[in-house]
Amino acid sequence: MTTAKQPCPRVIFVRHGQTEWSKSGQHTSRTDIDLTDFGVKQMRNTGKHLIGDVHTNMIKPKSITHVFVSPRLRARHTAELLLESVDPKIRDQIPVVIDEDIREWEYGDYEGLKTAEIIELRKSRGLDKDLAPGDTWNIWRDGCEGGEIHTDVKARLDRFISKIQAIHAKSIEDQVASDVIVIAHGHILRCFCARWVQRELNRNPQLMLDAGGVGVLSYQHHNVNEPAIYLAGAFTVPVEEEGADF
Ligand SMILES: O=C(COP(=O)(O)O)[C@@H](O)[C@H](O)[C@H](O)[C@H](O)COP(=O)(O)O
Repeated sequence: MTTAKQPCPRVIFVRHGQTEWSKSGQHTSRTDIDLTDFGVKQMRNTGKHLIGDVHTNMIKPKSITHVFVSPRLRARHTAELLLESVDPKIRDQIPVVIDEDIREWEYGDYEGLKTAEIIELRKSRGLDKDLAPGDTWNIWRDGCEGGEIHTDVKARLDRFISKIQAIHAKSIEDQVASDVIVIAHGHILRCFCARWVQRELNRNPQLMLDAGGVGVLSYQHHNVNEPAIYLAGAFTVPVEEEGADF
Protein backbone atom coordinates (compact mmCIF):
# COMPACT_ATOMS: atom_id res chain seq x y z
CA MET A 1 0.00 0.00 0.00
CA THR A 2 1.13 3.57 -0.67
CA THR A 3 -0.04 6.96 0.46
CA ALA A 4 1.20 8.66 -2.74
CA LYS A 5 -1.27 11.07 -4.37
CA GLN A 6 -1.68 8.98 -7.50
CA PRO A 7 -5.29 8.34 -8.48
CA CYS A 8 -6.42 4.99 -7.16
CA PRO A 9 -6.40 2.24 -9.84
CA ARG A 10 -9.80 1.63 -11.40
CA VAL A 11 -11.63 -0.84 -13.57
CA ILE A 12 -14.07 0.84 -15.93
CA PHE A 13 -16.41 -1.82 -17.27
CA VAL A 14 -18.66 -1.35 -20.27
CA ARG A 15 -21.42 -3.57 -21.61
CA HIS A 16 -21.33 -3.51 -25.41
CA GLY A 17 -23.83 -1.29 -27.23
CA GLN A 18 -27.26 -2.31 -28.42
CA THR A 19 -27.74 -5.45 -30.56
CA GLU A 20 -30.99 -6.80 -32.03
CA TRP A 21 -30.99 -9.44 -29.28
CA SER A 22 -30.22 -7.10 -26.39
CA LYS A 23 -33.21 -5.12 -27.67
CA SER A 24 -35.51 -8.15 -27.87
CA GLY A 25 -34.29 -9.74 -24.60
CA GLN A 26 -32.89 -12.91 -26.21
CA HIS A 27 -30.04 -14.61 -24.34
CA THR A 28 -26.86 -14.00 -26.33
CA SER A 29 -23.65 -15.75 -25.52
CA ARG A 30 -21.74 -17.41 -28.39
CA THR A 31 -23.98 -16.04 -31.17
CA ASP A 32 -21.71 -13.53 -32.87
CA ILE A 33 -24.07 -10.71 -33.76
CA ASP A 34 -22.90 -7.15 -34.34
CA LEU A 35 -24.18 -3.87 -32.91
CA THR A 36 -27.23 -2.19 -34.40
CA ASP A 37 -26.74 1.23 -36.06
CA PHE A 38 -27.99 2.76 -32.84
CA GLY A 39 -25.50 0.63 -30.85
CA VAL A 40 -22.69 2.02 -33.00
CA LYS A 41 -23.81 5.63 -32.37
CA GLN A 42 -24.24 4.88 -28.66
CA MET A 43 -20.70 3.60 -28.17
CA ARG A 44 -18.98 6.20 -30.37
CA ASN A 45 -20.69 8.90 -28.34
CA THR A 46 -19.82 7.19 -25.04
CA GLY A 47 -16.16 6.98 -26.13
CA LYS A 48 -16.04 10.75 -26.81
CA HIS A 49 -17.48 11.58 -23.39
CA LEU A 50 -15.67 8.93 -21.38
CA ILE A 51 -12.10 9.16 -22.69
CA GLY A 52 -10.14 12.36 -23.36
CA ASP A 53 -7.96 15.06 -21.87
CA VAL A 54 -10.46 17.61 -20.54
CA HIS A 55 -11.65 17.47 -16.94
CA THR A 56 -15.12 16.28 -17.90
CA ASN A 57 -13.64 13.11 -19.42
CA MET A 58 -13.56 10.42 -16.76
CA ILE A 59 -10.62 8.53 -18.29
CA LYS A 60 -7.40 10.20 -19.42
CA PRO A 61 -5.97 8.24 -22.38
CA LYS A 62 -2.50 8.07 -20.81
CA SER A 63 -3.88 6.40 -17.68
CA ILE A 64 -5.26 3.40 -19.63
CA THR A 65 -2.92 0.50 -18.89
CA HIS A 66 -4.96 -2.36 -20.38
CA VAL A 67 -8.20 -2.98 -22.26
CA PHE A 68 -9.69 -6.46 -21.83
CA VAL A 69 -12.34 -7.45 -24.35
CA SER A 70 -14.65 -10.45 -24.71
CA PRO A 71 -13.94 -12.40 -27.92
CA ARG A 72 -17.43 -11.69 -29.29
CA LEU A 73 -17.82 -9.27 -32.23
CA ARG A 74 -20.26 -6.96 -30.40
CA ALA A 75 -17.66 -6.42 -27.65
CA ARG A 76 -14.72 -6.03 -30.04
CA HIS A 77 -16.67 -3.51 -32.14
CA THR A 78 -17.55 -1.60 -28.96
CA ALA A 79 -13.84 -1.48 -28.01
CA GLU A 80 -12.95 0.02 -31.41
CA LEU A 81 -15.66 2.67 -31.10
CA LEU A 82 -14.73 3.62 -27.53
CA LEU A 83 -11.10 4.16 -28.47
CA GLU A 84 -11.77 5.75 -31.87
CA SER A 85 -11.23 9.36 -30.78
CA VAL A 86 -8.04 8.69 -28.78
CA ASP A 87 -4.87 10.09 -30.37
CA PRO A 88 -3.45 7.13 -32.39
CA LYS A 89 0.04 7.75 -30.93
CA ILE A 90 -1.35 6.96 -27.47
CA ARG A 91 -3.90 4.38 -28.63
CA ASP A 92 -1.26 2.26 -30.35
CA GLN A 93 0.60 1.89 -27.04
CA ILE A 94 -2.43 0.52 -25.12
CA PRO A 95 -2.49 -3.29 -24.84
CA VAL A 96 -5.89 -4.52 -26.05
CA VAL A 97 -6.32 -8.13 -24.95
CA ILE A 98 -9.10 -10.48 -26.13
CA ASP A 99 -9.80 -12.66 -23.10
CA GLU A 100 -11.99 -15.81 -23.07
CA ASP A 101 -12.43 -15.46 -19.30
CA ILE A 102 -14.72 -12.46 -19.83
CA ARG A 103 -16.93 -14.03 -22.52
CA GLU A 104 -20.64 -14.13 -21.72
CA TRP A 105 -22.13 -16.85 -19.44
CA GLU A 106 -22.54 -19.91 -21.71
CA TYR A 107 -26.30 -20.31 -22.16
CA GLY A 108 -26.09 -23.73 -23.91
CA ASP A 109 -29.61 -24.89 -24.89
CA TYR A 110 -31.03 -21.49 -23.96
CA GLU A 111 -29.01 -19.51 -26.51
CA GLY A 112 -31.28 -17.15 -28.46
CA LEU A 113 -34.28 -17.67 -26.16
CA LYS A 114 -36.14 -15.12 -24.06
CA THR A 115 -36.64 -15.83 -20.34
CA ALA A 116 -40.30 -16.86 -20.80
CA GLU A 117 -39.27 -19.30 -23.56
CA ILE A 118 -36.61 -20.86 -21.33
CA ILE A 119 -39.18 -21.38 -18.59
CA GLU A 120 -41.48 -23.12 -21.11
CA LEU A 121 -38.66 -25.25 -22.52
CA ARG A 122 -37.72 -26.48 -19.05
CA LYS A 123 -41.35 -27.24 -18.31
CA SER A 124 -41.60 -29.31 -21.52
CA ARG A 125 -38.54 -31.26 -20.30
CA GLY A 126 -40.14 -32.01 -16.96
CA LEU A 127 -37.85 -29.67 -15.02
CA ASP A 128 -38.77 -27.25 -12.22
CA LYS A 129 -41.95 -29.11 -11.23
CA ASP A 130 -40.83 -29.27 -7.60
CA LEU A 131 -40.35 -25.52 -7.31
CA ALA A 132 -42.61 -23.54 -4.98
CA PRO A 133 -45.65 -21.91 -6.64
CA GLY A 134 -44.56 -18.76 -8.48
CA ASP A 135 -40.89 -19.78 -8.49
CA THR A 136 -39.29 -20.28 -11.91
CA TRP A 137 -35.95 -21.00 -13.55
CA ASN A 138 -33.21 -18.87 -12.08
CA ILE A 139 -29.84 -18.79 -13.85
CA TRP A 140 -27.96 -18.15 -10.60
CA ARG A 141 -29.30 -21.22 -8.84
CA ASP A 142 -30.03 -23.51 -11.80
CA GLY A 143 -27.51 -22.60 -14.50
CA CYS A 144 -28.05 -23.48 -18.16
CA GLU A 145 -28.50 -26.97 -19.64
CA GLY A 146 -25.60 -27.65 -21.98
CA GLY A 147 -23.97 -24.42 -20.81
CA GLU A 148 -22.41 -23.08 -17.60
CA ILE A 149 -23.41 -23.07 -13.95
CA HIS A 150 -22.36 -20.45 -11.44
CA THR A 151 -19.26 -22.35 -10.27
CA ASP A 152 -17.87 -22.43 -13.87
CA VAL A 153 -18.37 -18.68 -14.16
CA LYS A 154 -16.85 -18.05 -10.74
CA ALA A 155 -13.68 -20.00 -11.58
CA ARG A 156 -12.93 -18.05 -14.74
CA LEU A 157 -13.84 -14.68 -13.24
CA ASP A 158 -11.60 -15.21 -10.24
CA ARG A 159 -8.74 -15.97 -12.63
CA PHE A 160 -9.59 -12.82 -14.61
CA ILE A 161 -9.75 -10.64 -11.48
CA SER A 162 -6.31 -11.91 -10.38
CA LYS A 163 -4.86 -10.71 -13.70
CA ILE A 164 -6.30 -7.22 -13.20
CA GLN A 165 -5.24 -7.00 -9.57
CA ALA A 166 -1.66 -7.96 -10.49
CA ILE A 167 -1.61 -5.06 -12.99
CA HIS A 168 -3.00 -2.71 -10.34
CA ALA A 169 -0.61 -3.92 -7.60
CA LYS A 170 2.31 -3.08 -9.90
CA SER A 171 0.90 0.36 -10.72
CA ILE A 172 0.50 1.16 -7.02
CA GLU A 173 4.09 0.05 -6.41
CA ASP A 174 5.31 2.19 -9.33
CA GLN A 175 3.07 5.09 -8.23
CA VAL A 176 1.45 5.47 -11.63
CA ALA A 177 -2.20 5.84 -12.59
CA SER A 178 -3.86 2.71 -13.93
CA ASP A 179 -7.27 2.46 -15.55
CA VAL A 180 -8.18 -0.97 -16.86
CA ILE A 181 -11.15 -1.03 -19.25
CA VAL A 182 -13.22 -4.22 -19.51
CA ILE A 183 -15.72 -4.59 -22.37
CA ALA A 184 -18.13 -7.50 -22.17
CA HIS A 185 -21.76 -8.57 -21.56
CA GLY A 186 -24.82 -8.30 -19.35
CA HIS A 187 -24.57 -11.38 -17.17
CA ILE A 188 -20.80 -11.79 -17.02
CA LEU A 189 -20.21 -8.17 -15.99
CA ARG A 190 -22.76 -8.43 -13.19
CA CYS A 191 -20.99 -11.60 -12.05
CA PHE A 192 -17.64 -9.82 -12.36
CA CYS A 193 -18.80 -7.02 -10.02
CA ALA A 194 -20.16 -9.56 -7.55
CA ARG A 195 -16.89 -11.54 -7.50
CA TRP A 196 -14.87 -8.28 -7.22
CA VAL A 197 -16.43 -7.95 -3.77
CA GLN A 198 -16.34 -11.73 -3.09
CA ARG A 199 -20.08 -12.41 -3.40
CA GLU A 200 -21.11 -15.96 -4.35
CA LEU A 201 -22.89 -16.37 -7.68
CA ASN A 202 -25.47 -18.94 -6.59
CA ARG A 203 -27.99 -16.16 -6.03
CA ASN A 204 -28.93 -13.06 -7.97
CA PRO A 205 -26.47 -10.27 -6.99
CA GLN A 206 -29.25 -7.78 -7.81
CA LEU A 207 -27.20 -5.59 -10.07
CA MET A 208 -28.48 -4.01 -13.30
CA LEU A 209 -26.57 -3.19 -16.48
CA ASP A 210 -28.18 -2.09 -19.73
CA ALA A 211 -26.50 -2.43 -23.13
CA GLY A 212 -24.03 0.46 -23.36
CA GLY A 213 -23.91 0.82 -19.57
CA VAL A 214 -20.69 1.87 -17.79
CA GLY A 215 -19.61 1.24 -14.19
CA VAL A 216 -16.50 1.53 -12.02
CA LEU A 217 -14.67 -0.73 -9.57
CA SER A 218 -11.70 0.30 -7.46
CA TYR A 219 -10.12 -0.23 -4.02
CA GLN A 220 -10.69 1.32 -0.64
CA HIS A 221 -7.65 3.00 0.94
CA HIS A 222 -5.59 2.62 -2.26
CA ASN A 223 -5.12 -1.02 -1.31
CA VAL A 224 -5.53 -3.96 -3.77
CA ASN A 225 -6.56 -6.15 -0.85
CA GLU A 226 -9.67 -4.02 -0.36
CA PRO A 227 -11.59 -4.22 -3.67
CA ALA A 228 -14.78 -2.14 -3.74
CA ILE A 229 -17.59 -1.07 -6.02
CA TYR A 230 -16.98 2.63 -6.64
CA LEU A 231 -20.49 4.05 -6.29
CA ALA A 232 -19.58 7.57 -7.37
CA GLY A 233 -17.04 6.34 -9.93
CA ALA A 234 -18.71 7.84 -12.95
CA PHE A 235 -18.87 11.34 -11.44
CA THR A 236 -16.43 13.35 -13.51
CA VAL A 237 -15.60 16.31 -11.24
CA PRO A 238 -12.22 15.89 -9.45
CA VAL A 239 -12.72 15.06 -5.75
CA GLU A 240 -9.55 16.88 -4.58
CA GLU A 241 -7.87 20.18 -5.53
CA GLU A 242 -4.65 18.45 -6.48
CA GLY A 243 -4.54 17.72 -10.22
CA ALA A 244 -7.80 19.53 -10.94
CA ASP A 245 -7.60 21.52 -14.20
CA PHE A 246 -10.33 24.07 -13.59
O1 LIG B 1 -28.00 -12.26 -23.20
C1 LIG B 1 -27.74 -11.54 -22.27
C2 LIG B 1 -26.61 -10.66 -22.22
O2 LIG B 1 -25.81 -10.78 -23.37
P1 LIG B 1 -25.25 -9.46 -24.09
O3 LIG B 1 -26.39 -8.83 -24.83
O4 LIG B 1 -24.15 -9.97 -24.96
O5 LIG B 1 -24.75 -8.53 -23.02
C3 LIG B 1 -28.62 -11.53 -21.07
O6 LIG B 1 -28.20 -10.57 -20.13
C4 LIG B 1 -30.02 -11.26 -21.50
O7 LIG B 1 -30.07 -10.07 -22.25
C5 LIG B 1 -30.97 -11.07 -20.35
O8 LIG B 1 -30.61 -11.80 -19.26
C6 LIG B 1 -32.31 -11.47 -20.84
O9 LIG B 1 -32.82 -10.48 -21.62
C7 LIG B 1 -33.23 -11.79 -19.69
O10 LIG B 1 -33.75 -10.66 -19.08
P2 LIG B 1 -34.56 -10.80 -17.74
O11 LIG B 1 -35.47 -11.98 -17.85
O12 LIG B 1 -35.28 -9.50 -17.64
O13 LIG B 1 -33.52 -10.99 -16.68
